[in-house]
Amino acid sequence: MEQEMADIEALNEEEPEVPTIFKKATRAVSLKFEDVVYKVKLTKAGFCGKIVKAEEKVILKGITGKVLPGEMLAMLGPSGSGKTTLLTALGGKLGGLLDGNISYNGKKFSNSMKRNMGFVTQDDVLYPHLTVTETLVFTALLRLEDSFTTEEKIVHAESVITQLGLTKCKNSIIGGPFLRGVSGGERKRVSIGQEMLINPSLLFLDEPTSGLDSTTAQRIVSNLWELAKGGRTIVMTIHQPSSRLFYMFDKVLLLSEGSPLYFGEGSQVMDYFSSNGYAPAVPMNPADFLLDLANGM
Ligand SMILES: Nc1ncnc2c1ncn2[C@@H]1O[C@H](COP(=O)(O)OP(=O)(O)OP(=O)(O)O)[C@@H](O)[C@H]1O
Repeated sequence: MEQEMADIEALNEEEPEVPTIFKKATRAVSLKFEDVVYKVKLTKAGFCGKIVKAEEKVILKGITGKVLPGEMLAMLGPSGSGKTTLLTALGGKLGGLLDGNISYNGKKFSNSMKRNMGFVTQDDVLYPHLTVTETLVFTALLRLEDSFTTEEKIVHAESVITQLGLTKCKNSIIGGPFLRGVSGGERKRVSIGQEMLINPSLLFLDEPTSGLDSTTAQRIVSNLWELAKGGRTIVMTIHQPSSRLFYMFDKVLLLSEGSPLYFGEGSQVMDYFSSNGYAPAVPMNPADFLLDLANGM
């Protein structure tokens, strides 16, 4: 018995310490956006491809909001309402006819802010033949600064695997359409992990739960909630979160055809609409109710 206890103690002592990467955000970011307007020029080609008409389409029609460190913002709205366009604009990735003010700790977008940001796109771009560990170690070797040794970079990658609950599949290949690999939820967590390696204080995610069952979606949003509570600012688009997911969001932005219908505390949204005469006739998931409203139903 004594020997057993000594072995357990020895094991605990050998447990490697989780690197600082997941402990706290190092450079907290307050994101503020005011009256964001985005337009595109649509051209119509006539005979022989000659442009006969160019018209302007307004995609974002004056959107304002603020997200603080420790908060998670969900952008909701029907398909085509402008969620991805706004996310891309906030992530500093949208050029062209963009108006309004977007600031990060009161400053404009800069390269140093870019290095403090992560962006997880809807379509994960991963190598199908690499395993989860190989993918994250490869990314760590490429993206972490040279001030880290190779061993430290590998420890970071392993820590991301543990923190995102990928230990069980760490030796499985990613896979693709013709190659069976990890599940959709695991794949999404690998994509999030790739961004987490640089420990960004501001993280954008486009539809991180799309195509996943509600338990897997819950797990991913819980991971993101934990990251937010470490002082990070998290902004995501999401289609139809379940009720329990919905209440994890500190702030909600509801869009309809590029216009904001609501921006504020997630916990206040139902009261806001019911005080304006819009309340569901039967108890329902707030996200479904908001989507019905944004669809004009
Ligand atoms: N560069 C562009 N040229 C023309 N139309 C555009 C352009 N960018 C976006 N749009 C249009 O703007 C609208 C909003 O697109 P966006 O992708 O932001 O919507 P979304 O809310 O993210 O939709 P989904 O939920 O289906 O992903 C759509 O009607 C889209 O076709």
